[in-house]
Amino acid sequence: MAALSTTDLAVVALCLFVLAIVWRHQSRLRRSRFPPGPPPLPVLGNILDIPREYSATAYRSLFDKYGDIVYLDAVKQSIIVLGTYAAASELLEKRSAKYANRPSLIMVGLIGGDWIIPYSSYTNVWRERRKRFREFFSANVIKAYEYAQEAGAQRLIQLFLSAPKDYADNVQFVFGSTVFSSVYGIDVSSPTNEYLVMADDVMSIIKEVFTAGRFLVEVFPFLQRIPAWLPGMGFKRKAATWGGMLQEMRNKPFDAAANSVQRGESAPCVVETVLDKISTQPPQVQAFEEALARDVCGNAYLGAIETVTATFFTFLYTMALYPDVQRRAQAEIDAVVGHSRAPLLSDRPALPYIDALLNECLRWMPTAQLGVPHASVEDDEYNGYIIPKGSIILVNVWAIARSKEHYVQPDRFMPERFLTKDGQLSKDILSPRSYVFGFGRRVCPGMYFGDASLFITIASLLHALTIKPALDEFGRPRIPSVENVKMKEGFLT
Ligand code: HEM
Repeated sequence: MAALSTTDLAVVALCLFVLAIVWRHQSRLRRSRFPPGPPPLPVLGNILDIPREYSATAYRSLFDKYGDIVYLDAVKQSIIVLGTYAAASELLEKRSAKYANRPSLIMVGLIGGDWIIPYSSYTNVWRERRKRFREFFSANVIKAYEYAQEAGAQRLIQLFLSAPKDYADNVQFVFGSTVFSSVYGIDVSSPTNEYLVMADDVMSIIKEVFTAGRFLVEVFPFLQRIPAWLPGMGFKRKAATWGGMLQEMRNKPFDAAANSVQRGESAPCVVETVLDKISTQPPQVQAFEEALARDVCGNAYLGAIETVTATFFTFLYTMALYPDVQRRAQAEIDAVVGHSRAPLLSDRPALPYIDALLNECLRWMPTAQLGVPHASVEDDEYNGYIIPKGSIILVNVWAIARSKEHYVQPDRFMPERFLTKDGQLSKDILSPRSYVFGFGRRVCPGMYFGDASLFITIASLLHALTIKPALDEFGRPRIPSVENVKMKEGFLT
């Protein structure tokens, strides 16, 4: 082969130089069509502009400056924050297929956590799991678990009376035990129950895995190929232990429930329904369906516990803060339910003010204030802006909930905003249910279950008790002011 002459080399070098200039120019041109946002710093991009705390409120100042769709460059990772319902529903709802992915994390793979639906990528197996989840928790199917939700509400009243100081722990315990009864038919009678402890441990693992900057391997993926026994590879050893804990949580309660079903001792629950349904199918289909059912059941507690508990804390807080709202809600329950029995979920159509109250709790302090991040699967264009493939999409749910475009005096807690003049639920006001549960193909599949649990617990508590603020040593009400109530890591503190 003939050697390249100096002229040839010069021509190649010139071509490469021209290509580099064209490429740079084109990427600048493309960048100029990304949505507006704060100017990036060299190397760091917009890392310093990404709020660390109380992000939803902090992002609002970016919207004031740059408009309702903001672009941030998190060093090779585009982040798009949507600040209006119109933008969120156009992209995540109407163009759902383009935005149904999630940002991927290496640690999720290392702990074998792909079956955790909220964090799994947009794959065929995710579709199968999600399909089953929606089937097991559809508005119709969950009627079979109303008994567990009603019993849970009564249990919470007893616990509030017997241990008022432990109210926060007991709220979490009761909602958790309702999930376990409905899903596995298991009566979890104490917060130290092994299944509850197991599920809470897994919840902590998930939070740690999703803490930004917690694991270096997310920034330097080659670390996953280094042997676990070498120094600095603690994350690999941790991942192995955590993986075992995740599997235990997925399988142990399911096995216990399946045994009860076999003995004919199970209460109505998801596991009973599934095993009954698949019992007539061929063995290989049974094995496939059972594996999916294990995944779905394992997801229920993880999806439910913090969202439902945090919404309920908003309810407790606002009742102590707004006694007039509480009195009006109690009057409605007294008129419909009376004093000879406890409220039931079947009373719901006759209790529009309680529905409006739950709506207002969901709106006034949404639990997932920036939603759960979506990721785009291809390039898209919105209002003339390019949204590059692989972008992380956040929705500022809090900004939507507090927007003057949708609500009169949005900062005020006013359940009646959701009612017509004759006291029925209005269809003309944007329901928080159309954004606090997320969007499109990723919308929360547990929303009917969570909603029913919250409704019956709120109605039952108001029927039996009156919520008042605690008193300080001088007998004055001790309650944090509205300005001091903030959401930390997404939940009310
Ligand atoms: C007040 C109650 C609840 C709220 C506010 C809530 C909110 C959310 C939100 C914002 C998402 C992300 C949606 C998106 O990415 O667009 C989500 C996803 C999810 N939720 Fe809920 N949720 C609640 C209750 C529940 C309950 C009770 C369960 C289980 C029984 C549950 C299970 C899930 C699951 C499995 C996902 C993942 C969906 C996916 O990624 O495909 N949630 N939820």
